[in-house]
Amino acid sequence: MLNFNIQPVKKELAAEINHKIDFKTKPAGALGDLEQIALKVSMIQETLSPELTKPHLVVFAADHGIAQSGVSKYPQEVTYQMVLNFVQGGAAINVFSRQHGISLKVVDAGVKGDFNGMPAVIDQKIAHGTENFAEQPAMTLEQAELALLKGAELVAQIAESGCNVIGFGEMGIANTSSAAVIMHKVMGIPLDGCVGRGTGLSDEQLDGKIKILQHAVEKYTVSSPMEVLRTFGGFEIAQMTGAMLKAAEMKMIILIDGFIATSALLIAQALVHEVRDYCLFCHQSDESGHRLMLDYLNAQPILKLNMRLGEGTGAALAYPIIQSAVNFLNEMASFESAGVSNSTP
Ligand SMILES: Cc1cc2ncn([C@H]3O[C@H](COP(=O)(O)O)[C@@H](O)[C@H]3O)c2cc1C
Ligand SMILES: O=C(O)c1cccnc1
Repeated sequence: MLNFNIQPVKKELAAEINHKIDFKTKPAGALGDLEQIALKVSMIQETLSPELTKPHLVVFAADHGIAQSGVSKYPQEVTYQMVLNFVQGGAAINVFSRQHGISLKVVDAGVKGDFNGMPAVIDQKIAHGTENFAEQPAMTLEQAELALLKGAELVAQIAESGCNVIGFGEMGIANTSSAAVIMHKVMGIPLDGCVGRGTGLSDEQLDGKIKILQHAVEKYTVSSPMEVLRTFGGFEIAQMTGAMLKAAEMKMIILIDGFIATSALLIAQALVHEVRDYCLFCHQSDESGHRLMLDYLNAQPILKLNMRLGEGTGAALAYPIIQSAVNFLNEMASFESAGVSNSTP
């Protein structure tokens, strides 16, 4: 099993950073959540003058055997087609990444079709999709471990290029089913509170999805995070988990997107608790279980735009807000330097 050496974020600098924030030329607390974001980024980077360099977003794509049980509104082929769309620049995540100067990388973590050496698709394929966990475990333990490793190695490589802020997105038809079951197993709450409409199931279809997943879950008695991941996960979820753990080990700022990315974090946190310290929660998804996941993680999302897309879109949209938080801390005048009197702090 891979070992990740993640240091807890040190709290020692917090008083000094808060002093810097409080002495900016504004009423105390007036920059609201931006102040919390600035504090967090500063603590992760252990500096009073944080910097965001070479932001990246990595989209991991993979197919899911459970799609064959009819749990998604869309056919499995859409995963492959969307990867082509990502490399052609036409998906929502392309638009938002371009807009905010974020480098986008697209990874084949286990899509059913082949991309035949297309240079824009990073080949980290574990297999041509997972098995259907309604019948057998989605993957072997070896495959799950290899997926963690591949996700981690890619992040190490990206960090070497000078990146210190990284978000993760995913594409994989039926992956809200994997994410919901992971949530159920890790958080220990009833499955029906974890399962949502995904790509837009009707009430009747949602009932069917819950029944299929309930039946599948009853087949197994797994509890360790790696067993949960390999039994119900997907190759993109597993690679995101490894990627998050590596990013935390390298003290990068991790941008957490929606329901599926957060399910990867649930596994990552169960493996190494300190990974949570490095995360900024970018958007609360409309997928019904996401609010409960965020509560479990004691997380405040930066945005709530009623999106339910994934791909890392929430992370890309929150990025300029995080930039603004860093910029106010670095560029605003302070009462101390501006000669303006300040009675509050
Ligand atoms: C065209 C299209 C683009 C997407 N981009 C992200 N997803 C999202 O929807 C899927 C999960 O929902 P479910 O579990 O219901 O299949 C994932 O691929 C997710 O990233 C998409 C889905 C579709 C159809
Ligand atoms: O929040 C997400 O990540 C999400 C929700 C629904 C469908 N796809 C992704």
